[in-house]
Amino acid sequence: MKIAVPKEIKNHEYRVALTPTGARELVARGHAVAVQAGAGEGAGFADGDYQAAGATLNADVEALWRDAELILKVKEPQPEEVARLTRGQTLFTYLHLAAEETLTRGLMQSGATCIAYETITDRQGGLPLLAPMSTVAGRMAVQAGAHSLEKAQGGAGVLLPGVPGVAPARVAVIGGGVVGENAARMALGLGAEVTVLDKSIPRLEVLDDRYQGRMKTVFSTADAIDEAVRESDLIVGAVLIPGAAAPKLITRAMLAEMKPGSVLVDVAIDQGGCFETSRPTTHAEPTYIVDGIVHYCVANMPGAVARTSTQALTNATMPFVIALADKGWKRALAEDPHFLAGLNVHDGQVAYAAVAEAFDLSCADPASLIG
Ligand SMILES: NC(=O)C1=CN([C@@H]2O[C@H](COP(=O)(O)OP(=O)(O)OC[C@H]3O[C@@H](n4cnc5c(N)ncnc54)[C@H](O)[C@@H]3O)[C@@H](O)[C@H]2O)C=CC1
Ligand SMILES: CC(=O)C(=O)O
Ligand SMILES: [Mg+2]
Repeated sequence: MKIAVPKEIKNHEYRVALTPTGARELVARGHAVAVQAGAGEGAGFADGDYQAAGATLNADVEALWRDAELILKVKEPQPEEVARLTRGQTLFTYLHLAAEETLTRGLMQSGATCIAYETITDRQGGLPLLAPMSTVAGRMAVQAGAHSLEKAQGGAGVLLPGVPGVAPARVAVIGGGVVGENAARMALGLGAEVTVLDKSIPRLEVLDDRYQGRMKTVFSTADAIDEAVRESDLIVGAVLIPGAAAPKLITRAMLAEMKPGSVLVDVAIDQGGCFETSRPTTHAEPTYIVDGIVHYCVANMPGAVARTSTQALTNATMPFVIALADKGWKRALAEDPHFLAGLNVHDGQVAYAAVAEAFDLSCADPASLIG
């Protein structure tokens, strides 16, 4: 199969969808891998490393896309990339479509088959291609929050661990999944007082057991969120309803209840964000202030630690990439219902219910598309 790996073009996105190690595996299986010149640079992989792995380099981005059967990316395609996609091609990347109507319609118009990393499932009920980046983003969320609490960033001037004689900061994490657990773990490690809110009792049980009561676990209700809003110095938004737009759990009116200079880190921003006042920001300008509250809403947080993230992401994507390349999308998805859950758009139709619902579109039955 002809496989293309373009250089990512989103703001400060330094990850790449395939490492030279991955390229070598695909080439060994008889596939032709074309990598855009410079694609791996930001993650520390030189063009020569890809050539040594048997990939070809292509500096002509239009030709790279045109000649490909399978396109591997990290972030959702930007408008100029959507324009390059054509019917018959398969795109494998993060898509987050429920937050992006224009992108959804653009992908439908392209006629291409678009498979999203973030909706692929596993036997344990997890999201195996979202989890590695959620681990990174969860860990980064507390770094970003701690920095945002500094006065120079508009924060209240609070140090997360406090010092002897001065109480530590209070951190609330809404959503105790992969992002939430990793954020809570970092905040605990820094000495903050940590509360995790989740709607899933089994998930709260896991956290309670794993951390032996060192973090408070609270069932997520409107009252519990009100309390977190009043008491926290830093709130991390980490909820997810797979594939769907995030619920707005903190409204603008609630910001008035927060301590001035408190910080909201909305990791769920890639699904539209879970705070009413969230809007996507970039690593170039990660924060803004609304009603005295600092907001950090970077939609591609792991891109900033591209070396770690690229390795973690490609470790997880590689078996799926190999299946797509060896079998073609239809057979690869037909043989694995968890992989089939990644199908979001095919030949002009949305094939993921939560995305169709978000935009009032009809939804094709994915099983009927692979028959
Ligand atoms: N901004 C960025 O760079 C990145 C963003 N993300 C995003 O972070 C979000 C969280 O991802 P994961 O932790 O992997 O998901 P997950 O599925 O592991 O965890 C989500 C948790 O939210 C809980 N939840 C759902 N509704 C809730 C509510 N109303 N109140 C409290 N909890 C609620 C669920 O029970 C679940 O435990 C996703 O939107 C994901 O796309 C992930 C990686 C990078
Ligand atoms: C999950 C995601 O959107 C990211 O890693 O950028
Ligand atoms: Mg995004």
